[in-house]
Amino acid sequence: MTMLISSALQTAICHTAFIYAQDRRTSFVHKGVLQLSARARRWRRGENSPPGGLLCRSKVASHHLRVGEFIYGIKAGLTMSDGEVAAEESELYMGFDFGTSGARVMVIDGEGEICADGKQLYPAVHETEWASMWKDTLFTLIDAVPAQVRSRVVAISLDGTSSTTMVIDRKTGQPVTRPVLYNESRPQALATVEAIAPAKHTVLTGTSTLCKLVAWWMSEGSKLQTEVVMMHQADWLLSLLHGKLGITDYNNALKVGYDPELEEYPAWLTSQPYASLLPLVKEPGSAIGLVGQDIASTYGLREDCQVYTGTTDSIAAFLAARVTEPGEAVTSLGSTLAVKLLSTSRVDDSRYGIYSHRLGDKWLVGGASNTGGAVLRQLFSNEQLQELSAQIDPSKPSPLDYYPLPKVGERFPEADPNKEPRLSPRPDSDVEFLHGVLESIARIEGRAYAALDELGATPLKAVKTAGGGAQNVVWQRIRERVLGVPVSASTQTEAAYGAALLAFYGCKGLIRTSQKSYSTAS
Ligand SMILES: Nc1ncnc2c1ncn2[C@@H]1O[C@H](COP(=O)(O)OP(=O)(O)O)[C@@H](O)[C@H]1O
Ligand SMILES: O=C(CO)[C@H](O)[C@H](O)COP(=O)(O)O
Repeated sequence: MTMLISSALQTAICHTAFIYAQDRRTSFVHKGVLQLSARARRWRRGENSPPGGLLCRSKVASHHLRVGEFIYGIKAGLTMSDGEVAAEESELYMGFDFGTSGARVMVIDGEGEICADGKQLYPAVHETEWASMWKDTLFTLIDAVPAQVRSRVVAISLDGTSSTTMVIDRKTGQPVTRPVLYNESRPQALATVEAIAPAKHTVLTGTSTLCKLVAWWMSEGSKLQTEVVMMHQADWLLSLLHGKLGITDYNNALKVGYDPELEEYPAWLTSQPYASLLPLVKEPGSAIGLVGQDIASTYGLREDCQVYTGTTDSIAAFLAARVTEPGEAVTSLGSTLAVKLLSTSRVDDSRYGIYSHRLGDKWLVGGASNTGGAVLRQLFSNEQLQELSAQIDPSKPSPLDYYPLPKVGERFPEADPNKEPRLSPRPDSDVEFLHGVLESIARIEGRAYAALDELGATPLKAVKTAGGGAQNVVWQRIRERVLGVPVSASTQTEAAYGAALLAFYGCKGLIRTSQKSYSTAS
């Protein structure tokens, strides 16, 4: 079964963004800078107004950030008078993306039109504050979506970074230890995990969720008296909305060892002493429960607003790209380089950091390299990337051979925790240096797709690009030359759009491929 995507979803004609004036009394938590979409900046400068509608300026006070004003592009069909929005009761769908450097919210309607869009970079907080910062970011973004939009949301979903692992007190719902992030490794647990898991299994890497759970269990968990449950970043954030702990999706659960084909945890895992910590697994986009009444009333959400299981950020980016043909792929060029190829065959080989996520009755084969935007951010500002990229001739290969990494360690297409970054020799010309970096990242992407092909995945025929790197057209041309297939930017590059689509699909029952996962959580 492929994703059933209503034809109306093929178009998105309206873009809305809200503008925040950052509260200068920023607390240590909210140093986040809220970014404007390019279109909102154009509206701001009066260069063009939203299609078919008026600009509505309203004040939306937020207890975290003073929201200077909200520019609400009104899609055709809504009329405005005196700053009020006509109460057209079309249903809206809200998606959140909690990526590596920031979080984003997008609200769409049943035709794929974006009716609200906002982003907040994560403020620099101590690791013990990560969970509370994510929680504050979630409610700040909800709070900043205008009441007229919030009141029409009927479904919410959310994506987070894969294998970002949390251990939660079942009584309080709060973390009993700090989250362990997607790119952190717990090699001390590898021998224990290797002793129980099958060869080449996805969990056989230090960055797997299972290694993080076992490392915690070995160090303190086995002595804990409190009843706890293991959750992922996406699950825990969603639980803040619906109030049920220990419910996840089979994309987030893959790296703790869940088998999405059998739709169960394997016996080699359920026989472990920590098996009781494993969350209940449902299909992505499955109904979990209604938004809590207190939250619905505080944020003006509908009492019948339903929360749906989420997914990981790179899968949400894949959903946003609306790829439906096997052989088509999405490369997410965010802080990392995550590759997802739609394949009719499943491929898993931890030696190369390759694993398959389930998507309906097909597979998203790929992995995530530590190369990508994080190392670019260390070397260049976004403005430099634009200026220098424009001076590169993408038709000419760079003679420079780097392995760009932000720090020691690589996950895919080599699973090598000791892989050293290689960024020398550095030429005098920054243009040549950037050319070498972009070309070297493209070569890693090429090796990644070649590895999938060698292991039997559906042959690659086209690549769409998501994430911050998708905007770089010169880089697309370099990648096209290196990969040997057409490369383009996804129409929608934001994972938050994919999370909103997941809420829509879940609400409309468009991804029902498993009876097991559709019983509402107890
Ligand atoms: N013009 C550009 N060319 C290539 N990369 C870019 C460009 N502009 C921004 N980026 C990169 O995009 C990354 C941010 O992308 P994003 O998808 O928001 O990341 P994430 O969600 O993983 O934090 C940054 O690391 C930045 O280096
Ligand atoms: O690198 C990441 C951080 O953005 C991705 O979340 C992750 O590693 C990709 O994993 P998955 O394939 O399970 O979505």
